[in-house]
Order: sequence, then structure tokens, then C-alpha cells
Amino acid sequence: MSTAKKEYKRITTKTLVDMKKKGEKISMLTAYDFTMAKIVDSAGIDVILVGDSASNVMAGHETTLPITLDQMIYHAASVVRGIERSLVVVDLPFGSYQSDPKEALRSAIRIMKESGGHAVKLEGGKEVKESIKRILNAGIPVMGHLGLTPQSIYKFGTYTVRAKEEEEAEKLIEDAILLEKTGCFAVVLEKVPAKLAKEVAEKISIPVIGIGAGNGVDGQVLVTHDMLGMTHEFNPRFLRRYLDLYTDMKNAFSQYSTDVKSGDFPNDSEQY
Ligand SMILES: Nc1nc(=O)c2c([nH]1)NC[C@@H]1CN(c3ccc(C(=O)N[C@@H](CCC(=O)O)C(=O)O)cc3)CN21
Ligand SMILES: CC(C)C(=O)C(=O)O
Ligand SMILES: [Mg+2]
Repeated sequence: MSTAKKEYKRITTKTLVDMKKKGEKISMLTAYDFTMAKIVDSAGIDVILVGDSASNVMAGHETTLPITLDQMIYHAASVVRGIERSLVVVDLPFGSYQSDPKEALRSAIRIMKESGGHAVKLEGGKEVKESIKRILNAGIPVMGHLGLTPQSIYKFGTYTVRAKEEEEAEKLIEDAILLEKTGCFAVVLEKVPAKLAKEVAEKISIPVIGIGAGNGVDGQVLVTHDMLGMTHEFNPRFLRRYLDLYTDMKNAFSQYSTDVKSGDFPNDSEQY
């Protein structure tokens, strides 16, 4: 009898809940395009997030607020064409779900229909409960997002650690419990104290995926371009860089330019 660990063929929302039960950590990274998604998927990353961080990373905006639902669908559809195994979760962008639950459902339906993604993510707790219910009633899985919620940046003014004070910590725990009760299959916790994040992960039975939330949670997410070292100016404490692609790419471009200008490229074997 084989003792080899069973490989998950295709990750589903249920797989993630089972992984938490078994104490297996969940890996999650962002992707916004086909080529990146294909590499991330083939590396065995469990969840691919088509994050509204595309607004920063792809489009160069200061915040996540400007990206549109149409643009998110374009990114998500490109990602879906690149994957075989990962679960694809798509951020509902700012302005596509806050007005009312019907609008939230319409936006989620557009994402599912037009991109082929597997689930949506939206920011907030109690405030978005009715919207989450509507989306779930249509059979669309929902991931929550608490703590630092970048779509509310102008309400807070900074990207500092959230829920350091007792009152905000209590609200966060309440919101996490509410998200589980409402039916979310997982929740992202962004930039909160590790001790609080661990407490939340222990209190609820759905997976808690952390970013800047310490090691006591059920999985981790990073922006792929950050962990590859492409976003040079972005230096939060929680980020671990696995490559220095900014430098490597810059050197490659510079070498190419030198080769073109010197006439070294193309050589005899690189032409017809
Ligand atoms: N490239 C990228 N990576 C991300 O992780 C990311 C985005 N973009 N865009 C959307 C949100 C915004 N996020 C952020 C933004 C800032 C910090 C942050 O720690 N900023 C400062 C500190 C700010 C402060 O303490 O006042 C830093 O140290 O870089 C963390 C997460 C996470 N998301
Ligand atoms: C940072 C992650 C959690 C996110 O929401 C995004 O990339 O948009
Ligand atoms: Mg996001």
C-alpha cells in the first residue's frame, strides 16, 4: 500500500476547508495574466488570486480604487486560460458591490460568466453581509477580506497595521465569525497582529489566509510581483523576496540594448 500523500487534482473551495481540518497550510499568490498564471499553477500553488492590486501592479495607479469590473474580468479571463489545477479567486473591485446586494450579485455573476473564475473575494464584514448572502444564494463561492482593506484607504489614511486596539480587534473577531456563519469558504486577513490572527484562525473553521498576519493562520498570500522582487519600491516588513527580478530584468534589458547598438545581436545563427 502506497504511503505517498494524495495529490489534489483540482483545488476546490471544499479542498481548502479540508486542508485546514488536516492542518495542511494553503499557498496563494496573485496573477493577472495568462503567462504568469500558467507558471504559478504549474508550481503547485493552491489558490490564484486575481487581485485588484492589478490596479497598482499592472496599471500603475496609486490605489486599488480605479480598476474597473471590465478590467478585472479581462485579467481574470486571461488567468483562467492559463490554469489546470489552482482555484481562481477574483477580487470584486471598488464600486462593483458597495451600493446594494443586487449590484454585488450582478458583478459577481459577470465575473463568473465572463472570466470562468471559481470564486469572488470582497472586502469588509458586517457592512457587506447582505451582499455576500445574495452572491452565495446564486451558487457563487465567496472569500472574505478583513483587517487592512485597501479599498477603504481614504477612510483610514494609512496602510499601517490594523486592529492593534482592543475595540477594533473585537470587531474583527466578530466580523470573521459573521463571515463564517454567512457562508464564506475562507477569509483573507491583511496586516493585523500575529496574535490576533492566530486567535481568529482558531475561532473559525474556514481557512484564514494571511498577508502580514503572522504564522498562526492557515495559509499565506503575497503579490507575485512583490515576492519576485519586481516591485522595488514596495518594502513592507511582511514581504519575503524570493528573487531580485527587478535587477535581473534591468540587467537583461540593458545587455540587449548594448548588443543591438553594438551590432552583436542578431548574429549569424539568429537570422535566416
Ligand atoms: N504591489 C502590491 N502589493 C500588495 O501587497 C498590495 C498592493 N500592491 N496593492 C493593494 C494592496 C495594498 N497593500 C498594502 C499596501 C501597503 C502596505 C504597507 O505596509 N505599506 C508601507 C507601510 C505603511 C505604513 O506603515 O504607514 C510599507 O512599509 O511599504 C501593505 C500592504 C497590499 N496590497
Ligand atoms: C493582497 C491581496 C490579498 C489582495 O487583495 C490583492 O492582491 O488585491
Ligand atoms: Mg485586493
